[in-house]
Order: sequence, then structure tokens, then C-alpha cells
Amino acid sequence: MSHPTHLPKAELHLHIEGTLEPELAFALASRNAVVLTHADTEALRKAYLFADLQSFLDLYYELMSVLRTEEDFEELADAYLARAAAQGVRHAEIFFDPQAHMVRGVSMETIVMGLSRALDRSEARHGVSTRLIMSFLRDLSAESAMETLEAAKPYLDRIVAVGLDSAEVGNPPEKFREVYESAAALGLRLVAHAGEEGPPEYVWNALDVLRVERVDHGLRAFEDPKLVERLVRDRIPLTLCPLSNVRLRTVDTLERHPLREMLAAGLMCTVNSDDPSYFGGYAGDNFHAVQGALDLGHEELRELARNSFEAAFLDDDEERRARYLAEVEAYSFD
Ligand SMILES: Nc1ncnc2[nH]cnc12
Ligand SMILES: [Zn+2]
Repeated sequence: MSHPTHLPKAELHLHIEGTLEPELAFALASRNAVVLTHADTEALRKAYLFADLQSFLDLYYELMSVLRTEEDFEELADAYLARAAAQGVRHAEIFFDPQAHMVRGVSMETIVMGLSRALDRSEARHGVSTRLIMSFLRDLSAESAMETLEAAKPYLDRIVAVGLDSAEVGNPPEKFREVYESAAALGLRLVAHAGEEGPPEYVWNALDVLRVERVDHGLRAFEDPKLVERLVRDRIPLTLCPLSNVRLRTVDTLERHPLREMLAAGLMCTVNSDDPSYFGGYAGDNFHAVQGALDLGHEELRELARNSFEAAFLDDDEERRARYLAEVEAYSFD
């Protein structure tokens, strides 16, 4: 089908817990005898009106409490991969938040092995290659992050990178300097959320203190011309999430999203879905929405798709990257 929704792309900013659809949440709640505060899926969907990042996070953490067993994590990931594949995603780099589950007594093994069950057969079943990114919760302590890194050591062959998410303002990158140094020493790649709600200074410090290779969101970097110059010079990928930005009110409307200007400034932008169950769309929906709202041309859409594969952690499989890039060039919009 010829539609930007189906343009071949890599998804580089996707929280697996943010793919939990209301129907699956209630099914898992029932299976695991977890009581949710919302009566049914309809009541839950009505709660998806957020004032800011924190109001979303409150619901996100509550709802993910239904995830308990390997099967739960497997089902969650498999459902996401099926949806992603239907929207042109050929490669997905998937965040998970172990601390949010470990506080409830769910082990790192349950989380990683459960997700891996779905990821390991994703290529055969969905035609989507995958990577896992372990994300630290920045509103918890650096000590907690370090313990989480320690707990992940037996599973490092399944984890490509570490990330940093949750409540940004007041939890700057430099809080996690040592954790990132340890992660790098273990051979993990480094990314971090920065400049979603936080100021450009947080993006500078993600680059200069944490030494990240990609910036998740990076939206507010556009306020600082010197920072833009740096990001362009070093070709640092930004994993933008347009529908998320509208729902969490970091931009007023999609029409006012700076994506088009950011591309024109030479920034290496990618388009992703963040928490698609909560924000009204998967990766292809985000492409479709920005095309309509910002009147992006086919060349800009192709550039976004190309960027996603160039920014992907596929350095161990350049043949695959080349194949995906060729699919982008061969895609016909009409
Ligand atoms: N958009 C987002 N920002 C920060 N932390 C998150 N965790 C899940 N989605 C997030
Ligand atoms: Zn995110």
C-alpha cells in the first residue's frame, strides 16, 4: 500500500510498557488478580487526557502493575510487534523500565526472558528485527540505577544499550554520570531522554556528561542555536515523538511542531511513537499525522525513514542496514 504509514522504518523510541492497550491491561489484571482503579476499558480510555509528563506517568506506572509473569511480558511484546509490522516498522529498539517492575517483586529474569520470548521469534513471525534498551528511572536514585545495572549483568547479551526516562525536570543527566560510565565499560551503547520537558542544558549534559550517542526527544534543543550547531556537526540522532508531544502538551498542536524546521536546520530527526497506546498512534500513525499537519513532502518522509535506519544500533549487521535502506529508496508513495 502506498501511504507514509507503511514506509519502511525503524522505531527507536518505544517504551514496551507504553504499548499496553486497555483490553490487554484488563485481561492481565483479571489473570493476575490485580485490581485497577478504572472500572473498564471505556473508563480507562477517558483517563487518557494528560496535562503534562507527570500526569501521564502516574497512569503509566499504575497500569503496568498488571505485568507479572514471563507470559505477560511475552504477550505485551508480541502484540506490539504485530502492530508495528503492520505500520512498516522493520526494526524496533525497545525500551523497558525494569525498576518499575522490580519494586513489585518481578525479577529482571522474568522481564528480560519474557520480552525475549517474543523478540526472539519476531523476525520469523513479524519480519521485524529487534534490540532491547534498558532504561533507568531518573526520579529514583543513582544507587538504584547502579543496582539495576548489576542485576542486568547476566542478560547483557540481550541488551544493546541503556537509557534514562521518567520525570525529567529536577533529575538532570549528571545525576547518572557514574552509572553511564559503568554501562559504557560493560560495552553498552548510551542514549537518554533529554529536552522533552527539561531545558537545553539537559541535552548538553546528556552529550557531554553522559556521552550519549542518541538523544531521546531532544525537542527543546531547538531553543539553543549553539546546541543545534553541535547536534548537526556531530550528526546526533534525535528520536522525536510528535503525537506524544501533543498529548503531553510540550507542543500546542501538531501543526506547530518544529519537526519541519528541525529537518531544514540539518538535524538528524527520526519519528517514533513513545507510548502508542496512550498517545493515539503507533509509528506509522505518527508519520501519517506529521505528513498531514506539517505538509511534509515525500523526500522529507524518506529522509526520516533513512535517518531511522542510519541511527539504529545495527553496527553488527551492516548488511541488514543496507537492505533496509534500499527498501526506503524503493518505496513508492503513489
Ligand atoms: N515520554 C516519556 N518521557 C519520559 N519517561 C517516559 N516513560 C515512558 N514514556 C516516557
Ligand atoms: Zn520516551
